[in-house]
Amino acid sequence: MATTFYHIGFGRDDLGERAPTIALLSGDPDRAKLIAESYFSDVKMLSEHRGLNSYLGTLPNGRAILSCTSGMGAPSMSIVVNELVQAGVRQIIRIGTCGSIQEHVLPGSVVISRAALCRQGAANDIAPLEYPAAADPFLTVALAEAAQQLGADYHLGITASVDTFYEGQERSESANPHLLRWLRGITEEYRHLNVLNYEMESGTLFKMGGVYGFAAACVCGVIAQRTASERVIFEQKGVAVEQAIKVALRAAEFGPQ
Ligand SMILES: O=P(O)(O)O[C@H]1O[C@H](CO)[C@@H](O)[C@H]1O
Ligand SMILES: O=c1cc[nH]c(=O)[nH]1
Repeated sequence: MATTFYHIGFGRDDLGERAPTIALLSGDPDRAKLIAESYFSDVKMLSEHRGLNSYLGTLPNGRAILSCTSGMGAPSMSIVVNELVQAGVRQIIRIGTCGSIQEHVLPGSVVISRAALCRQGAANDIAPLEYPAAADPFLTVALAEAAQQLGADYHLGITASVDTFYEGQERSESANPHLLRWLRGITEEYRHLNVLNYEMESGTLFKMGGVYGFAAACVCGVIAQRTASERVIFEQKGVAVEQAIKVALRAAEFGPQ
């Protein structure tokens, strides 16, 4: 009997004879759609159930590929990734957005995560706290090589992957008037620990890769500069996301298969 996975809204049987083994995973459903419509050929919409938009397509070299949506945060991402792996996916590249916490990591650039400081509750349901949140080395090198070949402004390093956009990333300009004491000063502490950026999915994704046995990697466009302000810099978002997409697509095409 054909299985349609409950959340992603499709199953192996929807993927055809040359079922893809790689998925590009965006937090934002519009990004997943844009990637498929702008960069894939033979695009097929698989599902837009719950806003978890997923598309099947082909890269210029003929490789079958998925562009899927994780939603925001590790709990939603973990559900999508679990079902994608059940559907046969063996490589996942997260294409995200992030906030820089280093002076030299500028808005518009991209960060490729080689590992994550994982401060995420969902990850604790999957592996012990001390389990490494390490990206797949081969896919990560492929991202770095792609960035270099494209002449992208990129940084390779450690990402802080946390559960909340406001409190967890030490934002005080929010509805919450009381930032917990243990979070006050945490961004500066991470800066001194050579963490490059904040985002909200890679840590759990990397642990899932280790436990489930798939290759996980992450490239994020920088859309906030937390050394200067808490705000998202909309003027830099287009270029940041475009660079991240192009880097991921090149790695998917020319990296490990
Ligand atoms: O742009 P996406 O992929 O959603 O990634 C980042 O943006 C969201 C927060 O604004 C979080 O999901 C964070 O990880
Ligand atoms: O500052 C930011 C920007 C995007 N995504 C995040 O998680 N943080």
